[in-house]
Amino acid sequence: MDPSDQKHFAVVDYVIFAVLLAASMGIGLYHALSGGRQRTTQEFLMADRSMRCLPVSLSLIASFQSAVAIIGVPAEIYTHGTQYWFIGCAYILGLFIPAHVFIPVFYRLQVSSAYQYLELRFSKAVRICGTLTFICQMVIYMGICVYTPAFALNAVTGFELWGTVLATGLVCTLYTTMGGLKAVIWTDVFQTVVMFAGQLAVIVVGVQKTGGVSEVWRKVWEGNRISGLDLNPDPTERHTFWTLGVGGIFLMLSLYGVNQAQVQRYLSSRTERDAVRSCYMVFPSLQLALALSCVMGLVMFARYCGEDHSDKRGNSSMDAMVIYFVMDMLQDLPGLPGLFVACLFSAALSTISSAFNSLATVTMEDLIKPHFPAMTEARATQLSKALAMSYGLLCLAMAYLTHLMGDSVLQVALKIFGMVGGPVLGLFSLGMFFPWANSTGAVAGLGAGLAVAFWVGIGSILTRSNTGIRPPVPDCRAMLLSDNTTAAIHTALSNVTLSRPSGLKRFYSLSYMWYSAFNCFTVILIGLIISFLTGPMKEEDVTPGTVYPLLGKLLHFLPERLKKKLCCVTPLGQTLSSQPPQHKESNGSAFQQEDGPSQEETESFLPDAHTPFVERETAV
Ligand SMILES: CC(C)(CO)[C@@H](O)C(=O)NCCC(=O)O
Ligand code: NA
Repeated sequence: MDPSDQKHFAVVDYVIFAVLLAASMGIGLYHALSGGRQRTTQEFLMADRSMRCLPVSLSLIASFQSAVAIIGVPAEIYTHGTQYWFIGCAYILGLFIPAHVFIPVFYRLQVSSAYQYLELRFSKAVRICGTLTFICQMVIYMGICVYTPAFALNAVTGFELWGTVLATGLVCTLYTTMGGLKAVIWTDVFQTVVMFAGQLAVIVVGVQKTGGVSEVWRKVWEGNRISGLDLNPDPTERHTFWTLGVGGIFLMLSLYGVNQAQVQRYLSSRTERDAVRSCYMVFPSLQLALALSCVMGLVMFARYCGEDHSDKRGNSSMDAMVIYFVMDMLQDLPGLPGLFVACLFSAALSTISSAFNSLATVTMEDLIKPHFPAMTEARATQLSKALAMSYGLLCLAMAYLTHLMGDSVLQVALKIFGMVGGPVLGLFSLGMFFPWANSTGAVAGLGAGLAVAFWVGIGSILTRSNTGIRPPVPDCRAMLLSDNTTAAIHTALSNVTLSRPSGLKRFYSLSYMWYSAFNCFTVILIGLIISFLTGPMKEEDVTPGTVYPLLGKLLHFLPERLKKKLCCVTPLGQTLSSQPPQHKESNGSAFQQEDGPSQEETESFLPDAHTPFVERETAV
């Protein structure tokens, strides 16, 4: 970008940005000094299990809504049209299923880490594999989250890139380490509001400057940016209703169903009902977040189509272009550029803080505590704080790795969710819905799932760079370029459509929106095959409460006797009343382990009258 075209901030903009950082630190400090003063892991990692549903729901949105979405979604809409908006359809089942399947299972087992479930259902080995996979996923993702806003701002405003990365990482590490999960959740609330305010400001000013709503609509309509429902069943088509609306459900399940960052929030709720309600409340806010970022992309298109800005856009990425647009709109309105910067960093901070805290939790609960059963609570809390801090520093290192990659940040983030989160979703699904799955099957399934995921994921990167296919240039931009360039682009594009990939290449060109679903099913399939080969689990060997009676629930309306015959549901109350609930698999009793739930917590495993959940399916 031409340096003379760089946008500048006024003092008030810096002040607003500083206020955001100071307020976040303040909330951290407040929670460090109030309540139980973060002296127990129960408070530091689980917020004393006392949260109400409003803060939890805002925090749930904030976890996976980072600057990546704020910048990436408008860039996507600007370049490819509104097709991406159909991902909103996936939010329905993507939140309903976590609310009614995953939350009840995790909440009733009273676990602290989602991976504790894996030990109750399978074995220690499966738990450790799950934890390590999660750590990899979040560490890579965190790097992208810190890097994205810093990079985009640097490209347009000359904000010092590494200074910004360092400031974000350090502020976030500090308040997360001081105030624990309570501080993370309450800063999320504040930051989510700032995030919405910033996006709204850009849209309102942008629409005004472009000549009103009808003018924006006319331009995006004529520029062909309003996409109809694309029902093309081809799984290699990047964005269609099927990839977004159906593939997206699995993406949502991996994030909102089994990701520790979210499970931890459900578990920090006062009651199970609060947890379910907060999951429901995510739906309207997530739709709002999606709508705001899509509309922002449309306004941006209306603004630039028909005007020659190609010299300014130069070779810089579409992501930086979004920031350019924002600064172009807001720079003569004092304070608003600062508000948008605060919006970007709010989005980033709220995601990174969730990542730090959840990473500290799993490292503590799943990797350290089981080996040091005698550790005092004070020592464990100290260690958790040290862990939150070390992940903060690791995150800075990961930001540097992201710096070395390229590609659209949105696509990179969603690919990682699919490649690493998809197999984890498969692992949990295998445990919850398939009583026959055993521990060997689970480990083999996860391994196979990850292997296939990386095979396809890396294959797609390598084949893309070989053929040199680039994302299509927006129509209006092509019109502005000189005739021979336009001709060159047309030839390039028609070559792309003419040569359909075949064989392995076709396999590699699977839409990234299918990654979660595809990898999840690989894990389940391989997991079941290996389980049946090595001797499936028997109903009475499965820890009560770890299997969700899916078929029984789906056929809920049938009379009890018929249901029992058809889908083999044994009401568990009868089988259990005669025996204590015990994990009877040969590798030891889950309830007698050092880090297992305490005696009173164990009560929750016992079936009670209003827990239909304890019915299970028996092997057919
Ligand atoms: C994960 C979804 C699809 C839904 O929450 C959306 O927030 C998104 O596209 N996130 C991208 C990743 C990020 O913003 O960091
Ligand atoms: Na966020």
